Order: sequence, then C-alpha cells, then structure tokens
Amino acid sequence: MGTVIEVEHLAKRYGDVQAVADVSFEVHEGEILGILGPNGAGKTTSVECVQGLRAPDAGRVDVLGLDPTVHASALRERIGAQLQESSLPQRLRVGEALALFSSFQPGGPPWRSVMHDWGLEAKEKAAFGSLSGGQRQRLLVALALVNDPEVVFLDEMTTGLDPAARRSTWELVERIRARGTTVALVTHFMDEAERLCDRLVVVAAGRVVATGTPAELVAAHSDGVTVTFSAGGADVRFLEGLPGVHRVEVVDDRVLVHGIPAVPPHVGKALVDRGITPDDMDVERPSLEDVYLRLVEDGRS
Ligand SMILES: Nc1ncnc2c1ncn2[C@@H]1O[C@H](COP(=O)(O)OP(=O)(O)OP(=O)(O)O)[C@@H](O)[C@H]1O
Repeated sequence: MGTVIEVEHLAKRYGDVQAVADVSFEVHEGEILGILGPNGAGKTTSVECVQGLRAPDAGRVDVLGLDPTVHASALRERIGAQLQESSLPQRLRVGEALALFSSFQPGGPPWRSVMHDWGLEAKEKAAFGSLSGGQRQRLLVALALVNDPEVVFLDEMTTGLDPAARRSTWELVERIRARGTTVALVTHFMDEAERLCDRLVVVAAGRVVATGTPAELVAAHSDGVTVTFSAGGADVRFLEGLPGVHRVEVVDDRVLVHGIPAVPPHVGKALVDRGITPDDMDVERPSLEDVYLRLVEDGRS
C-alpha cells in the first residue's frame, strides 16, 4: 500500500503560540486516518499545512508526491476538503452549490450524479439554511467530492448531529473509502475513531504522542485487563503465579486479577482446575477513551 501523505517534523507558530511543535505522520493509500487530540492541540493547523492552506515554519510535507507550499493549486485539483457550515450562504440552494463547486473544479463527475450519489436529489431546490444537520453534512461531504479527489479531509463532521445522523454520516465516510478515496479525519469522538479509522494519530500540545490502530493504541498504552469474580472466601493466591498476571487483589470478597490481555483464559483454567467455578466472572478492558485521556494528559506534562 502506497503512502499518499508524509508529514515530517512539521512546526507552525502564530505569534507567541506554538500551535504545532513537532508533528510527523503518514497516511496510506485507501485508509481512513483519524487525527485525535484535545482543543488547541494543533490538529487543524497541521491539516491546513498539509492542504497547502498555511505555510509551515519548519518540516516537510508531501501529498500525492507534491509539496503543498509549492504546488498548492495542482494539489487542490486532487484533494477534497470539507468546508465549515459557516462558509456556505444560508440561501444557497443544494443544486446551486453543487453546480457552482463543480464549475470551479472541472474534471470531476457531473454534479447531478454527485447529488444522486449522496441522496440529495429531493433537496435540489432547498436552501442550505433549511437543511437538517445530517443533510448539511451530506451536502458538505458531496461538495468535498465534486472533483473526485484522491484524498479527502474531513474535520469534526459529526459535531452536533443526533445519533442516527452520526451513523449515517459514518456510512458516508465508509462509502468514500469504498470508492478508493483516502480519508484524513479530524475527530473528538472515540466511538467514531474506533468505528471508522484504520489508524489514529494522537496529537497533544502540538506533538504526536501516539500512532497506531485503535487496538494497538489500547494494547500499547494501557496496563492490560482486570479479571474480576467472587471466590466465596477461597484462597486464590495461586493466581499470582500465572503467566502474565501482574497483581491479585481481594476487595470485599471480590477478586481482581490484573494482567496482560491474554490473562483471562489462564485465570479461567486455573480456577476450574481447582474446582472454583464463579458464575460472575467479568473482564474489564481499558477503552480507547481511557487510553486517549492518559496519552493526552501525559502529552501535556
Ligand atoms: N489563525 C490563528 N491565529 C493565531 N492563533 C491560532 C490561529 N489558529 C489557531 N491558533 C492557535 O493555535 C493553537 C492550535 O490551534 P488548532 O486550531 O490547530 O488546534 P485544534 O487541535 O484543531 O483545536 P480544536 O480541536 O479546538 O479545533 C491554538 O492555541 C489556537 O488558539
């Protein structure tokens, strides 16, 4: 799989604010890369540098083999970017917006087919301001795709949407990837990152603090799992000797076995072998959110 975006040691300052201190990441062809980080971490600034909308102070950016600081207009023909809602006039009609955007960016599919693809035909004559949140998102995604881009940048696209509209927006993103378009997605939502993204880059205070698939991040940056059960007063100290067990605690007759992710089957077998068969065994695994919060906290200090 090729690399479509390479960012190396990107830095960008606005006056006294070091918005991006040292950001490096890659985006592979055909993947959905999620960029996560708290408010002010430097995500938007990084993505704007990648798109050629801002000039970095330092570092190297390569997008589809082009340097965005030199080839911004050539790049614009090959990438798509989701606009902010506030950038469209409320009275602009859906059909007008699509016709206008595709006239600026010739070479893509006919705008009516984009309108059809994204289920906006019934709204062709509707003003942007009259659309629901989900319909607006759909239009903004469609507008980002009128030039049939190879890479599309989406920024906080589900903020303020109801659960059903969020899910249908996720389906839109999956459809974009299914067409072969690479997606770079800035998000604050862990469920969105987990559900949609092949890989994640976590940014805190202008630096990348972790990169990997959601599962890799959880495995690499957590203490592992905790197996809990009631032992009815049985002596369970033998569990301390099992492979991968870090610690065994008994709290109010409830046993807590902390260890690596592969510990639960060993605990189950060892208990059964000794005739202990608790019927309330649970395994608690840290969530992506737990790991993210820890990474971001460490990244700030
Ligand atoms: N045009 C600008 N002029 C001055 N400072 C800016 C400008 N744009 C961003 N900043 C500052 O740079 C830092 C990084 O902002 P940026 O928007 O890149 O972060 P972000 O991670 O996208 O945040 P959010 O999640 O809140 O959108 C912040 O401290 C912000 O106030």
